[in-house]
Parts: sequence; structure tokens; C-alpha cells
Amino acid sequence: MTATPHLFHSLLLPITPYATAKLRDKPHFPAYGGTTVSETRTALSPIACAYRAQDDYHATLKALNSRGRFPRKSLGQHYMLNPEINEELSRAAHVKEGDVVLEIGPGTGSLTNVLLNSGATVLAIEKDPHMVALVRERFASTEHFKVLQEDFVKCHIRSHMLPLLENRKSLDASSMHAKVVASIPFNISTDVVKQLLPMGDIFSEVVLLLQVNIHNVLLY
Ligand SMILES: C[S@@+](CC[C@H](N)C(=O)[O-])C[C@H]1O[C@@H](n2cnc3c(N)ncnc32)[C@H](O)[C@@H]1O
Repeated sequence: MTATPHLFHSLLLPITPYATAKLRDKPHFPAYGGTTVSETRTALSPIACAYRAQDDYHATLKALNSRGRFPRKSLGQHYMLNPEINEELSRAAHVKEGDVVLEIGPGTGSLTNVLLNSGATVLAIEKDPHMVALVRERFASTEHFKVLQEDFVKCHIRSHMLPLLENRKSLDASSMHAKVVASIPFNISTDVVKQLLPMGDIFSEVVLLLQVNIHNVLLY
């Protein structure tokens, strides 16, 4: 079966309020500087605000500074400072409990955090070894996260995804497919799309945040 992946950019769904009750039941992942989400939540109310605040401008800067890192243009390191967009990306792919999600370039892990909180298992491919170390440490407490230090353009994504999906053969047909949700490095956008297009047998949903001009080039 071959399905054409869907690419979203400006077609993201309208922003809706957070499902705070759902978040309360989700596992808590360590945030930067040793603070845990649960600790942040007790200090702040409502819960949704604490959750949002975790990956804002200051948290991202703190995470990068903690490792002496600065965004590198050569790696397309533009970090998401608006947590609502990450929520939108996850929602556009209908990410739910039990899904297997491929993320390309997790960076500081802001989108990863949203995907894990939705109950997904996330396989992330990150080229920068410093960011690999950062997210590996951040999500060390969960078995639902794995990061590989690889160049996505060169990696054999099929061989990474198939074992994850094999484990789910006993489940219903919809769980035989994985999803891609990523805010991708702009400099490899075309290569990423070319690599994903023939993989409709593996991915049921592909939601990528693309630069506007690249989106146009791909459409016309
Ligand atoms: C646009 S940032 C997105 C970071 C994060 N998802 C966010 O929204 O804040 C792109 C990320 O992809 C990584 N990256 C760049 N080139 C890559 C490649 N060829 N393969 C895998 N990851 C790459 C960068 O190091 C960076 O972490």
C-alpha cells in the first residue's frame, strides 16, 4: 500500500486550548538544569502555563548556554520558541498514545517533549553530537525515546523504522504505520521531502514545518 505523505505548512489547524487534564496523566520528563516538569507544575498554575513555559525563549537559551552552544546556520539550527506551534504540528499529525513518530533534528527537544507527552514513542535523528547529548540527557528517564546521531540525508531510515513497527504486528492495522513530525533544518528540506515521498508504506502522516519559499518550490 502506498500513501502520499501530507505536507503541512501554513495549513496548520487553528490553535485550540491545551488539554490540561490529559497532560496531568502523562509521564514527566526532566527539563533543563535538573528541574522536572512536575516541579515546575507545582510552582505554577495553571498546569498548561507551566507546560508551555518549558521550551520558551529563556529555556531554549539556557539549554544551549549550558553546553556552550550557539545556533549554527550551517546546520539550519533555528529553534522553535513558540510552544503553540509544536502543539499544532503534533495535532496536525493526530499524534496519539502508542504512535511511533520519527523526528528529524530534535535540537533542544521542544517538539520531542510535546510528542512524548502525547504518548508517542519517538525516534529522533540528529546530526549535531552536542544536541544528541542534550536530548539524550533530557529524556533519559523514558524508554519511549531514542536518538541516533546521523545525517538524515544519508541515513537508511527504513532499517531504523521497520524494527520499531515489527514489534507492533499484533496490534490493529492503523498501528502498522509510523508518522513523521518535524521542524526540519531549512537547508536540507528538499532532500528530506525527496527521501520521505516514496515511504508511504511506512508513514501514514508526514507533518513538516517548512520554509515558505521551499514549500512553494515543492508545490509548483
Ligand atoms: C530547525 S532546527 C529544529 C530544532 C527543533 N526541532 C526545534 O524546533 O527547536 C533543526 C535541527 O536539525 C539538526 N540537523 C541539521 N542538519 C541535519 C541533518 N542533516 N540530519 C539530522 N539533523 C540535522 C540541527 O542540528 C537542529 O537541531
